[in-house]
Amino acid sequence: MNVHNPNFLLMVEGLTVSFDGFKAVNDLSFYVEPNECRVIIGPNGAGKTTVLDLICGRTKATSGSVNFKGRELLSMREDQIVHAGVGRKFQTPSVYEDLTVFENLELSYPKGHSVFGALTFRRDDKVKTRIKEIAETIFLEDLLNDKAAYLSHGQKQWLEIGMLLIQDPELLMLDEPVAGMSVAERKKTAELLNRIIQDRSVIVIEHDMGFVADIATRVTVLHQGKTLSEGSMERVQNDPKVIEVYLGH
Ligand SMILES: Nc1ncnc2c1ncn2[C@@H]1O[C@H](COP(=O)(O)OP(=O)(O)OP(=O)(O)O)[C@@H](O)[C@H]1O
Repeated sequence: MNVHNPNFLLMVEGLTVSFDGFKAVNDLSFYVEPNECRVIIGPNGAGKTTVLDLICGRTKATSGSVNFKGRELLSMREDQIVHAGVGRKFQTPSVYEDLTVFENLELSYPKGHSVFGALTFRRDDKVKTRIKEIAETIFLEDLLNDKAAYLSHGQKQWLEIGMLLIQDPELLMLDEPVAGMSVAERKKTAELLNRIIQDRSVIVIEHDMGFVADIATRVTVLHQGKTLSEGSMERVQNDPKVIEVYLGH
């Protein structure tokens, strides 16, 4: 039986996955507070993406526990985990290129139970208002009627974040959201993340240390599937173990 500790939105404990005997994630524990932006950094192959795959149910864990608001995610299917309030964005944007920004957001609006007659109008109005709010948050309010195909790479990334935000997840997980973005787009993405953690927690995998400094509440450094160091950006940057792994001495 999982108990919800209100100090933490997410409690990862003893998380392990073994691929043919190789432990890509090895007895990993970490705790994410509400309204926290946790950044996971680490060398290639450290297990960062696999951690997100385990939390969202894409990869099945060998052992451990992932407790989200008192619910054990490891025994749930991917769609149940989304429904429980966990959104996940993968590295490459997957928006519908032939649809407009508005239509992409509309498609992602959570489908409720069937709605009839006059209620349909009220619901449509509510959906439109919500889409406009989200479009403002992701800097695309002036492009609602443009096809996604015409957006820049960065704008597509924002649109995909918007498609997750419209489902109002309490935990949002992003895999390298600023890869391929311009400096100006990176700054705006940091602004976006700092704004959205007012209402939720975010876990981000990132390599760009300037961006990490702009967004992180706390940083977890992963190495060989385990936590090498954890804490503020300043703390992990000055941790001799981290310096050793990154400089390879
Ligand atoms: N399905 C799988 N089967 C076998 N091995 C896997 C599988 N998924 C990941 N691995 C291995 O697990 C290790 C961790 O991979 P992962 O992609 O999580 O690392 P990462 O820290 O995200 O790396 P990068 O920064 O390069 O994206 C790697 O050695 C990878 O080859």
